[in-house]
Parts: sequence; C-alpha cells; structure tokens
Amino acid sequence: MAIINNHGEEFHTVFSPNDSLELSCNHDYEQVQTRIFKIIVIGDSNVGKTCLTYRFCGSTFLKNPEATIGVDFRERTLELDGERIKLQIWDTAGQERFRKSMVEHYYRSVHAVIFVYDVTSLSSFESIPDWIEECSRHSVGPLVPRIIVGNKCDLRDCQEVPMSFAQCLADRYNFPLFETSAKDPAEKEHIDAIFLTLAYRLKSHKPLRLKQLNESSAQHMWDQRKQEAATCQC
Ligand SMILES: Nc1nc2c(ncn2[C@@H]2O[C@H](COP(=O)(O)OP(=O)(O)OP(=O)(O)O)[C@@H](O)[C@H]2O)c(=O)[nH]1
Repeated sequence: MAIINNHGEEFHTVFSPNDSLELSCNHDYEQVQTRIFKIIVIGDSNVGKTCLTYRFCGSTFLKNPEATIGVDFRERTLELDGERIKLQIWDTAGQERFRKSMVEHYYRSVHAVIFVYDVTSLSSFESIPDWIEECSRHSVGPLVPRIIVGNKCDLRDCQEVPMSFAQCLADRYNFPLFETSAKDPAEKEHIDAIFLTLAYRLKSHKPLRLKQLNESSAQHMWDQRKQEAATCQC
C-alpha cells in the first residue's frame, strides 16, 4: 500500500493487510473528485504540534521548529478505498499572543480536531480540558471527530503523564487516545495511522461545508484562508 502527499511523493505505509484502508496512487487524479477536510491541531506551546504535522505531511522530523505564529498550513492527499481525500491541516500556535486574533479562523468549518499534549509535561496534559472547552465555545459540534495525542513518548524516562491518566481523560470525553513521538522515525507509521484514523472517520461522514464545492473552488477557499492568515495582525 502507498500514500502520496501533495507533492506527488509516494510513501509506503503500514496498515495491516486486514485493514480496509486502501492507499494507492494509481488513479488518474484529474478524473477523480476530491473531498477536502480541515483538521486543526491544538495544544499548549512546545508540545510538538508542528513536528507532528510535519512528520505526517513531510515525512521527516523538523529539527529546529520555530514557534508557530498564527497558523501554519500543511496538506496531504490520500486515497482511501478509491476515493481521493485531501487533509488540510492547520497547525495552530500554542502561545496565546500568537493565536488570539486567529482563533475564530481556526474553528470555522472545522471537520476534525487533534488535541496534543507532551507526555513529559503534566501541565500540557492538564490544559487539554481547557482546549476542549475552547473548542466547544466555538460551536464545534459533537459529531466533529476529536482525538487526543500524547507526543514525545521517545522521552519515556522523563514521562510525567502516565498513560492510565491520559486514558481516563480520553474515556471521560469518549475520544480516542494515541501516544507517539514525532521525533522517533520508528513512529512515523503510527503518526500516519493517527491521521488516517481521522481520515477514515471523516470519509464515512458526509463532508460538512465543502460538500458542494468542486476542487478548484475548495482550493480557492483554502488559498483565501492562507491569505487571511498571512495578513492577520497577530
Ligand atoms: N524529544 C522530542 N522532542 C520533540 C518531539 N516533537 C517535538 N519535539 C521538540 O519540541 C519542541 C517544540 O516542537 P514544536 O513542534 O515546535 O511545538 P509546537 O507545539 O508546534 O509549539 P508552538 O508552535 O509554540 O505551539 C521542539 O524543540 C521540537 O524539536 C518529539 O516527539 N520528541
């Protein structure tokens, strides 16, 4: 099985042979309609949101990320069961001063949310309910899939958040929980699996706002959002 990103690069992935996710790049993409899903990645500063999204979209570990200002956009196109799906990933700023003027943009027409904490930082984990609350305040409906990700699990010796704690929280909200590491190359396929879990869930739902759009108008909207973000005074 293979997955491709927006640059047309092909990666091999690791779903088990029993998995119903079929990823390939053998189709003539010009002929296939693409559904586009907006996923926002939220969490405290420094938990690794940029590195996680970069690992998924760029396939490598970003060594020296700078703090995100406003939002960074990444995307990757997948093919699931013969259907082309584009994940537009909004890597949001964790620092309040870099995010406050962007918050409305983050949540507008969102299709899925990933909450990230750092397994070596109890405070980042304790913030997760606040991020969930912020999400609700911005009218993200209960049908929008959400998952919790504990990052930096390569630093097991410094772990401050036992998985049992995290599992309790995830159970309380009924969200899936994943622990992973953007840094550890061996976790790359696990990170793919996290995003693909969401993609698969989104695929089984009707897209919300982008349902009626063809690819060029959806792309136009995406470009507009990028422009809005770039001109935003954060
Ligand atoms: N050991 C380890 N370090 C990581 C991992 N992921 C990210 N880091 C490091 O954590 C720091 C913060 O990473 P970022 O991805 O910039 O964090 P962020 O959540 O995007 O931060 P903001 O942009 O400020 O919101 C960087 O020094 C990364 O190298 C990981 O899985 N393991």
